[in-house]
Amino acid sequence: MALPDDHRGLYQAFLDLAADNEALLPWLARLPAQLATGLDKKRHGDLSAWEKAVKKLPALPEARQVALDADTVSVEMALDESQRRQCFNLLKKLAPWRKGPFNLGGIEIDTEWRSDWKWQRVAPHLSDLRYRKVLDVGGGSGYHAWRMAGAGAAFVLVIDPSPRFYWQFQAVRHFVGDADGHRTHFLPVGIEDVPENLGFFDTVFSMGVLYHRASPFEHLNQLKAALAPGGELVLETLVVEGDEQTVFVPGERYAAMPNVYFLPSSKALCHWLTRCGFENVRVVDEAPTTLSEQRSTEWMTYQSLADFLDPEDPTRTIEGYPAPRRAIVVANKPGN
Ligand SMILES: Nc1ncnc2c1ncn2[C@@H]1O[C@H](C[S@+](CC[C@H]([NH3+])C(=O)[O-])CC(=O)[O-])[C@@H](O)[C@H]1O
Repeated sequence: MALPDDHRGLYQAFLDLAADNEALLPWLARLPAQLATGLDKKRHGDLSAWEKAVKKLPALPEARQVALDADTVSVEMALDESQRRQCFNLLKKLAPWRKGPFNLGGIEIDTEWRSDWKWQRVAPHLSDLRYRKVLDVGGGSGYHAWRMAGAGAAFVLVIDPSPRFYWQFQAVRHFVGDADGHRTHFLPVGIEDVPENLGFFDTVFSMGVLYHRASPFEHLNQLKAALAPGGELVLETLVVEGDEQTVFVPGERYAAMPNVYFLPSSKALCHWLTRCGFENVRVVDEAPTTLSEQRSTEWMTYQSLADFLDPEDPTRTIEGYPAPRRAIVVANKPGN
């Protein structure tokens, strides 16, 4: 199957990495089919409109100042008023923008989530990302991936099955240009599409994904299989308060979200990771999600956390469950 031109950068990155590490070859062979399936227009009625919006973004001035290591991922460049208006309107077509913030040519994208706050909680606890090959599972629009590249990672791959996030990532890529040395990539697939026992990545992030998985142990084992021996897992998920044996499974919806399954306590999560064979398992952060971290904005005009909490008691969701609380756990796959 031929590769569309747009994916040449991703394909080249895989080729370069596979030259040093044959483990990547089976995945490389599957890329064309995975891209074709992930971006199949039948997956979402708006997919053509998102693609068109990104392709219509105007050619931008070469001179730009790109900050990937700042709370707002930003690209400063001189745009005239008509270019800025055109970009603004096209970027708006990709809304809702959930993960950010970004500033693209002076256009402030104030996203639903202050994803920079999550990064601030995570970053101090990471092994130095310089020279590392990194996988961000369920990486959304790619905001955290740009931060990972900003922290010096050699190769960052976001996998996320959402085609909207894929096109948001490509829109940001248009502004970033090659300022990241093309170290940051996005593949529109889920964790289940990563070849088994890859043993390749130095750091694997899974943030905001575990509670959406009906089989949490399967997810943890998939993350472990993607890691190189000695590699680092960074796991962020919804938790409840309790001991090593506490786990909460909500009904059909949790804070209005469907497909929420297992919410362990952070102690139970550590126990699970140890049972899966991870070492050096530690909770590095745990805190309730605040209404200033997740809220409706001009770029995400739908309901947000405030609408999903009990108006009389913000420590409860509208379903009467404990309000969202998140933990970050770091662990290692045993070395050779
Ligand atoms: N099978 C799957 N495989 C991989 N990703 C999936 C799968 N199913 C859904 N997703 C993706 O997992 C992401 C979960 S959001 C976390 C974003 C970011 N990480 C954050 O920490 O802000 C949740 C949140 O809002 O916290 C979505 O982008 C889904 O498309």
